[in-house]
Amino acid sequence: MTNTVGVLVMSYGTPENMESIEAYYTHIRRGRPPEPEQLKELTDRYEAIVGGVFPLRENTDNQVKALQETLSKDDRANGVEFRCYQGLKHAHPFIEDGVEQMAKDGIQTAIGIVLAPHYSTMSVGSYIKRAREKAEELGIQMSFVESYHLHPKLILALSSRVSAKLDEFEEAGAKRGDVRVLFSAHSLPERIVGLGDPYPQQLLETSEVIASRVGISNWQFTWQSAGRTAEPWLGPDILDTLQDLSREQVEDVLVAPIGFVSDHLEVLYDLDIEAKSIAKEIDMRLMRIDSLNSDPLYMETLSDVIISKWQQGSEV
Ligand SMILES: CC1=C(CCC(=O)O)c2cc3nc(cc4[nH]c(cc5[nH]c(cc1n2)c(C)c5CCC(=O)O)c(CCC(=O)O)c4C)C(CCC(=O)O)=C3C
Ligand SMILES: [Fe+2]
Repeated sequence: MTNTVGVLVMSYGTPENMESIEAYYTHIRRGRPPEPEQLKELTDRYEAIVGGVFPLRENTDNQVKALQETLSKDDRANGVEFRCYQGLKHAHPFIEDGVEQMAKDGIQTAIGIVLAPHYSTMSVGSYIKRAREKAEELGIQMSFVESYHLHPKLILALSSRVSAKLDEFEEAGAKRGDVRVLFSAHSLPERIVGLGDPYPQQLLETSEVIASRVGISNWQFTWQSAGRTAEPWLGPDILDTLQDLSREQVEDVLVAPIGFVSDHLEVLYDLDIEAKSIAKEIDMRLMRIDSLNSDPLYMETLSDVIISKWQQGSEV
């Protein structure tokens, strides 16, 4: 058993079926059930994406499986068996369930990682807090990867996607340099800035490095998918950005949602349905880069940072 290291792979989670949307939403709202209109609105959004399926579940399952295979092939793992467990923030199996399963399997040492490259106390930080508390309770020695937003393989995977879509714009008759590239990520409440949170800065760093690698200067960063709460969220929101760009006579826009690694609601609805319908109204050509999902370069990014983290821990 001493040579087995647990890997807790954490992700946001999505409902299991239409009936469990309410429980899921209630969990996101820390136990407060949503108002009927809010529930209907979220249900409608799920129904609008590919006929009411929940793609994030399959995508996360596939990512965990692909990561397991990648870790098993990694030469640097020599003699150590990394065993992946899934832990979701708002759905089954919950983060705590994943840690418990590791304990049942006799795991004594584990690494935790979140399927989101950028650190924020409100996102990745809260996943880590929950996993750490459970691991302490069960006596598992656990350390965590906090971010990997500049990993060369992640940057390469994202840059190739941006390049590929710029090629498509060119084939469709646009001038490459005229395409405005919008890097985007999930907004968070504005108060994180006052708390010195690294999230906005890390997102800008990823954007800058991709832009320089692809050789583009016509780009900007914008937020998306802000929560529906009373407090102010980080802006500008992508829907406002599109309106601003239209006033600037920008006709071609490529969105690169670098804060997300899978196809799910925030990409398939917020960008592919909502943002694209605004773009259509204002006569703008809008495309989006493909999501990473189980791209081997993304899997190698995860495998690399997990093994480095484990090596740091075993040197002491
Ligand atoms: C930073 C961040 C990420 C990226 C990093 C990460 O991946 O962790 C992310 C991803 C996701 N967010 C998702 C879905 C939702 N997020 C909501 C609400 C919220 N998100 C927040 C933050 C984030 N969310 C916050 C601060 C709230 C307010 C409530 C709270 O303080 O927690 C709501 C409630 C309704 C609404 O506001 O829209 C839903 C339905 C899905 C799954 C979609 C699917 O099922 O396919 C994914 C991948
Ligand atoms: Fe969210």
